[in-house]
Amino acid sequence: MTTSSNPGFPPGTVIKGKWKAGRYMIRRILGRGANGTVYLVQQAKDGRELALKMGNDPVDLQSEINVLTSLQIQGASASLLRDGESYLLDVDDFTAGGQDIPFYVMRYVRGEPLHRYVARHGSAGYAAAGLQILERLSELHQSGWIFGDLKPQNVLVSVRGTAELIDYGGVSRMGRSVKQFTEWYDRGFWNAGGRHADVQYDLFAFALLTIHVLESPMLKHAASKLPQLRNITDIHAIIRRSEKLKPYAAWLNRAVNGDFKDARRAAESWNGQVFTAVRRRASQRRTPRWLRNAFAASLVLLVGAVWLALRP
Ligand SMILES: Nc1ncnc2c1ncn2[C@@H]1O[C@H](COP(=O)(O)OP(=O)(O)OP(=O)(O)O)[C@@H](O)[C@H]1O
Repeated sequence: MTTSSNPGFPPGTVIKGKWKAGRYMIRRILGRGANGTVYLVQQAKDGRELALKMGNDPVDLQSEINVLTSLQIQGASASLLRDGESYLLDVDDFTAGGQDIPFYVMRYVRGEPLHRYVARHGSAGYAAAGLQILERLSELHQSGWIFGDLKPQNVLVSVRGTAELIDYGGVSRMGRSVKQFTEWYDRGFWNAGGRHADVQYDLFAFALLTIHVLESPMLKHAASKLPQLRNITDIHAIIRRSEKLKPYAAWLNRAVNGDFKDARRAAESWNGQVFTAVRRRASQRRTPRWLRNAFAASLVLLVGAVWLALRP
């Protein structure tokens, strides 16, 4: 079995499904997490690139597969479909060293993790990607599921700026307990509410994700406090003090307080307020004030010079 303590399977290894005989050649490791290793593979029958996940724990992997299967049966989330094709493409076991290793194959999402994308594209890039993340969450919520473990590594953004959620291991039924979370984005970590799977849990996580990718040092500092001292006022203080978060401030305060009724309304508000404010700010930034003033002054001089030249 591939665990975090061993290097996994090398490129060139052919993973052959025991029951359905699908064949996939490993090209490279795409990433590894607490739950498993994800490989970029090439499907033997048509050379197509796909992502294949082997779990560290078969029970956890099976629960992830169950969630994906339910979502697909429900026709749940549009984010799981591309051109009508499912996200989950194959589920099988691979026999290696006398052991059966469960795996599943999914669509390969081309893109870079959100934090890296934002490092290159700034606040304007984030505002656009953020809107899509909210739309993906809204689709999931409408089908009765909560994403749960929202974090920068679980959002991949393509070169065209399309944001997709990956890693459905934390997806929980609405009303149940959140089964997987990451501290900084977790409502419980900030003593700001429980870990029950509700719409506001995901929106809180999304707000903290926003603060993290745009204002990481302040969040890091607040998160280092003793658990009993961490609270929602720390988050509001960051939102108030941060220059970078200014266009997002009103939206973030509402999300942190759990004031949005649902993700659709949160997305509409993002589209109406945040998106517009960030774009306005970006266009102002592109033309610095000194340059605008200098342009106005030179225009006045030019008009004066023309007037002098044409004077009878
Ligand atoms: N469908 C995919 N397409 C492209 N890359 C992927 C895909 N699924 C996963 N990855 C890559 O593999 C990494 C690990 O995958 P995943 O998040 O599913 O593992 P995990 O063990 O559940 O992680 P975690 O510890 O964060 O829960 C991701 O961060 C991502 O870089």
